[in-house]
Amino acid sequence: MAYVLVTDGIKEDGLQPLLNESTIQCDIGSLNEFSDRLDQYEALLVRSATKVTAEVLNQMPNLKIVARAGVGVDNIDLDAATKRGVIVVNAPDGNTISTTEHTFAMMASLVRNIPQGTSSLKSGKWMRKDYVGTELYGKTLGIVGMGRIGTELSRRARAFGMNVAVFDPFLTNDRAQKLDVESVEFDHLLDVADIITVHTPLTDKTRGLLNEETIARTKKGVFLINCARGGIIDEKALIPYLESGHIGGVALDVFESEPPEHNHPLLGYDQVIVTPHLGASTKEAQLNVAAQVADEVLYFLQDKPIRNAINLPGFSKEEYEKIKPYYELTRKMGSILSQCMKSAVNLVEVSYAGKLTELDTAILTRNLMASFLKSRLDTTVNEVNAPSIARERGITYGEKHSSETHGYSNLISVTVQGDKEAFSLQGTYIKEYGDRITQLNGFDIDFHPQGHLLYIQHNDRPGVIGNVGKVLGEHEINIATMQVGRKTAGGEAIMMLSFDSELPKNIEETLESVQDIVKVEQIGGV
Ligand SMILES: NC(=O)C1=CN([C@@H]2O[C@H](COP(=O)(O)OP(=O)(O)OC[C@H]3O[C@@H](n4cnc5c(N)ncnc54)[C@H](O)[C@@H]3O)[C@@H](O)[C@H]2O)C=CC1
Ligand SMILES: O=C(O)CCC(=O)C(=O)O
Repeated sequence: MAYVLVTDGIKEDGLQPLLNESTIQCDIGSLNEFSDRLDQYEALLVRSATKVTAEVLNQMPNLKIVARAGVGVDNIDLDAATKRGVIVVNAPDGNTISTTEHTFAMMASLVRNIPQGTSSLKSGKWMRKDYVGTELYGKTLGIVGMGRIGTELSRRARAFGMNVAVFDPFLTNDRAQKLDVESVEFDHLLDVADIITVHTPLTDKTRGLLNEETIARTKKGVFLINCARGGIIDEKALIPYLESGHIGGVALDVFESEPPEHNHPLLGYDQVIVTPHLGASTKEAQLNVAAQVADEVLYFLQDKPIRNAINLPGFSKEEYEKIKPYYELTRKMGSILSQCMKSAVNLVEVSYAGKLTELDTAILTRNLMASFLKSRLDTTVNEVNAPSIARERGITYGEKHSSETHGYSNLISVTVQGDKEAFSLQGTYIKEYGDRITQLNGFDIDFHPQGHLLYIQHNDRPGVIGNVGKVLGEHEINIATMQVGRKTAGGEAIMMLSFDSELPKNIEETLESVQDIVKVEQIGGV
């Protein structure tokens, strides 16, 4: 039974795939309500209220996946999760339309004083002169961040006859042209925009993007909107410009601290309109994001590919199908390398050739590294935390794509380098035969890496193979398969033997005492 905890009122209708699964027990409530059982959960589903801190992660030693029913993952300590090997997934597009529509509604309300008119009329006044608005038609909307929401917003703005100027360092000219928007530098956007709306994540680069200095560059009467993350517009910096009348109005759905204090200075200005982080609060969006994360968690628990991991390279289902056969091969190669090369390693180089060069191989390299490190360490290592663990241990690794296939349709070559020695391995996947190791430390060989293996380095002399068979026979060890390889007659040679069951611990020492045997390594668990 896998235990899953769902918090923050994630819409239950969307959770059906998880709730209907008999091998999963889903608890719905808060971390506090289930504090005595936190150690049992493998998956945690949250919106934004639950703060998944390093401390919470420590209380959940079995946790493998955190799923955020929404876009922003700023309530999750990503570094701590990654270090622990906990996968973090989100629901990237389930609330795009709702948040876009909310932003548009905020913009229309702001320029036409709708909230102010509403409360004034409800308080018994009829103040038509005070609430003269501004048309959107013909105005320039400055969009900072042209991702999913920025893009949807630009389409709606164009439909309203607005000009759209966009700043996003990752926006190509081609895409800008297709979307019929002008791609501009940030300073230019500040100069030309009548309304500025931000749609970036909150990062070190975007924190305080609109601050005292940058707001000073904006047009007099500018309207500012933040339906992304509190802090992208510096709240304090707005005050002098609201006082002076430089800013025409501000619409905020998000705040630096949520909820904002009831005496927050911005709440006192009539030109500031606010909503309590409602961007994604529609029936549709909440159903979408719940269903997206429920599917992801279910897939993960069933060992199927997940698509929206934040701390793993993403790939589609189709890509996963192509990568799957090599996944097992890289796992085995990492394990064999780690066990054959016992000394400290400071460099791992992975090269992919043939069909593999058409694929995104980053996940394979992570998998290989995880398997390599796992055999050496006592902590949880997986594709998520392998890069940070390698870094911590001073191991540099890299991958490249190469044209050297050595006649195979696909080939993975790995070299691990230490201070004094190096070890290399080549492997391929052949549909009819499965995964094969084709070269080991420069020796051509051909074996299926499976079960309990014994790697023997020896001198190519008559009788060595027979002596190995004799020693193993004396220990009643039955050899399943045996492969030999050599570079030159009479020179260095290797043997790779496989067995049906585990070997006695001391068998390496016994074999190393046989004449002409140089080195023996047991390779288990492949
Ligand atoms: N108010 C609400 O309830 C909701 C808020 N959000 C927030 O809205 C924001 C945008 O969401 P999406 O469009 O889905 O994200 P996205 O990831 O699709 O788009 C973000 C865009 O920002 C751009 N960007 C990153 N750094 C930048 C910088 N320094 N300057 C300019 N552009 C930069 C990226 O290139 C990307 O195109 C996020 O912060 C998200 O958390 C999302 C959903 C609901
Ligand atoms: O869960 C929510 O309502 C917040 C949505 C949000 O801010 C996001 O998806 O980034």
